[in-house]
Amino acid sequence: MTHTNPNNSSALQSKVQAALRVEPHIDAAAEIRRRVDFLKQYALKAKSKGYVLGLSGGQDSTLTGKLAQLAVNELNEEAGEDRYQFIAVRLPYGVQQDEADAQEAIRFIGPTRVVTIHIKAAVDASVHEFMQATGESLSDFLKGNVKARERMKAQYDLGAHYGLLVLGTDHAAEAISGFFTKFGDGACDVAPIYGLNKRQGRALLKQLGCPEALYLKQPTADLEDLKPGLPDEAALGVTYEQIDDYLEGKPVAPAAAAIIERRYLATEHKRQGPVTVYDTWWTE
Ligand SMILES: Nc1ncnc2c1ncn2[C@@H]1O[C@H](COP(=O)(O)OP(=O)(O)OC[C@H]2O[C@@H]([n+]3cccc(C(=O)O)c3)[C@H](O)[C@@H]2O)[C@@H](O)[C@H]1O
Ligand SMILES: Nc1ncnc2c1ncn2[C@@H]1O[C@H](COP(=O)(O)OP(=O)(O)OP(=O)(O)O)[C@@H](O)[C@H]1O
Ligand SMILES: [Mg+2]
Repeated sequence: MTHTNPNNSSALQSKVQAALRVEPHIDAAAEIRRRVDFLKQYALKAKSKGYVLGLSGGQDSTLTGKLAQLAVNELNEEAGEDRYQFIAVRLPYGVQQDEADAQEAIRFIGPTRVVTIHIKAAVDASVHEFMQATGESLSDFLKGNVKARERMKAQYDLGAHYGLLVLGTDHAAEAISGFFTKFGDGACDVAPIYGLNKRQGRALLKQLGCPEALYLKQPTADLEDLKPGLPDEAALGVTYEQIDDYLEGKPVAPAAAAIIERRYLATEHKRQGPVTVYDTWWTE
């Protein structure tokens, strides 16, 4: 028996799909061209010298980084000199279990420059000062958000110092559940893969000739000391296949649709700017 989501044609599913800009069918080559052109045009308009992004070895930063490097290469060719750069920054907390994937992503992208900033000392200092000040310990989960915000700070330091804009990896399959740290990995200047779902991101990487292992690997936020490499799908309680289907307007099992919709509605504050007296979205 096929279980279909009673909401699959619901107003909410259509509203989410439209709000997050998901197209059920894409042409991978055309999407790559469009997003590389966007990165080129925006760098020129902002008078920026290029882009910086944290590379984890995961799918999203591999795709975003590759698009950025392609944009920078074309800008340099058109300028007739090496005026623009893409800095890929490694931001490990201690030793990263999938460091080999990060190195493979770097080989695939060929960044202008690779920098490593270790975040452990800063994160541990923050957590320690919190305990000194309050007499209480931050949970392992909240410490995960400290890591994401420390990574954000390091990328903004590099961006400000070298005249680069900070890239983010937000996309529809992440935005829908608010599965990012507010003002951590959620903070950026430009979000080149916005509007794509997870399988569309994979299709772009395949088109770009990325090693299969990098786009078939299990997505992980990898933020918790006590749950290293925790798959996003285990944390979310739904699979990316289900999220992607939902975003493409396809039928989804009712239990999965309910989880997705509950998360979407609870995290609207993460997809908006800070709430002000002029906002009404929270009253709806
Ligand atoms: N209604 C509301 N209106 C306005 N603001 C509201 C609010 N409710 C909470 N907030 C604020 O938001 C804060 C909670 O948001 P936040 O700090 O983001 O924390 P939170 O959403 O609780 O946690 C972040 C989640 O994203 C996941 N994550 C993070 C980073 C990367 C990735 C990845 O996939 O790579 C995943 C992480 O595993 C965790 O499940 C609250 O402390 C409060 O300040
Ligand atoms: N260890 C790390 N080193 C550098 N950047 C990181 C690291 N961990 C996370 N980031 C940054 O935070 C972003 C959010 O992480 P997220 O897990 O959503 O993406 P990803 O790791 O690129 O892909 P995936 O979702 O497939 O794991 C990354 O895209 C990257 O820019
Ligand atoms: Mg990851």
